[in-house]
Formats: sequence, C-alpha cells, structure tokens
Amino acid sequence: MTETWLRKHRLLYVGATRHSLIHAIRDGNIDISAFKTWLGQDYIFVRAFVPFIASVLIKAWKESNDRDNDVEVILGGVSALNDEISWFKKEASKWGVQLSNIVPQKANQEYCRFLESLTSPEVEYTVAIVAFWAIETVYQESFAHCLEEDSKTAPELKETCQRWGNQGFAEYCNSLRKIADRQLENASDDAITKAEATFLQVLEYEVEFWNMSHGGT
Ligand SMILES: Cc1ncc(CN)c(N)n1
Repeated sequence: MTETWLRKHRLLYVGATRHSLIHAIRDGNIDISAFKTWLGQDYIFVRAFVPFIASVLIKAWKESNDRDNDVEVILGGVSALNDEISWFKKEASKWGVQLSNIVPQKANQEYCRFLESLTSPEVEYTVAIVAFWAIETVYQESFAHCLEEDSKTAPELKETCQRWGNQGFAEYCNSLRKIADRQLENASDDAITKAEATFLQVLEYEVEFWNMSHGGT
C-alpha cells in the first residue's frame, strides 16, 4: 500500500524530500540564517513529537501482537528522539541559537497541533503508524540526499545530515514502513482512506515546515 501511495503522490513526496533548503545544504550554498531558523523551529517540533510517539507506543502495545515487535521498533524511535533532543541543545549552542527564546512560527504551530490531534485514542493505530512512518521517512530521505557521493555539503553540516541520513535510521524507517503496510493490509476501507489522507497531510506539513526557514510563516 505505501508503495502505491508513494507512486500516486510522487510530486508531493518529492516536494517534501527534495525541498530547496535540502538542495541548498547539498549544494553547499545554504544561508546559515535559514539553517539556524530550521534548527530552532525543529527543536520545538521534536518536543511536541514526544507525546505523539508515546501515544503511538500505547496504541502498539494495545493492538499489536508480541511476535510482531512493534513496541520494540517504536521504543527504538523513543531512544532516537531522546538523543535528538540532546543533540539539538548541543547544536544550538554551537551555532549561538538561544532555544529558550524561540517562538514557534505558524506552520510549526499548525504541525504540532496536527500531531496532538493524532494522539487521541480515537485515532486508529493504522492511521497513527502511517503518520509516524511518513514523518520519520521525510527526514531520512531528505538528509540522506545531502550525504550522497556527489554532494557538496559543508563539513559543519555533515553531522546534522548523518543524524537522519545514516543507515541505522534508514533501517528503522523501513521497520516502521513494514508495520504500516501490515496494518494497512488488515484495515477497513475507512481506515485506509483516513490513513492516506493523513499521509498527504504529513507531506504538506513537512513542505510548510521547510518553507519557514525561507521566511515562510
Ligand atoms: C519537521 C520534522 N519532521 C521529522 C523529523 C524527524 N524526527 C523532525 N525532527 N522534524
């Protein structure tokens, strides 16, 4: 199912994973103030991501089978997020970004509100895991692009790209995708429709999120 969606919504997916900010990092001509804006805004986002992951974990614990390993995969995500939060603090101090002074921009507020809406117990596990897979995968695909052989990513931004572009993170995204596909195989038509709409919303929010660093709201 996810393969069909990726094909059907290719344009939007490419828009989210090959944004001009990613091209600028990859081509070595990123405006550092855009990078700093992204850094501060993403710190706010990852903090809002914590209750979202916790809600997916609860849904997995209630609805998945022990032998399917869903809880372990999601716990891996919790651990990655814990590292991510520490990394943001370290990286912010390296670039002189004051995290306590950051005001969330409109696109970020809306994305965080969307995440919060997905934490509701009424949102099915299938829908939540699709959102989770899509959110993580956009970053994986985007930053992995900046590490390809012909990229000209500046050395001081390589660590940022490694954080999401590394092989371990790719394998974790793949595990999330397998869970999403397994859930979708057994889902009702209504849940599939909702999950596809959620997938599209994630891609749209991700594009808007990148846009903030170019002076978007
Ligand atoms: C906006 C956004 N999307 C995804 C990720 C990856 N956890 C992130 N840190 N920020």
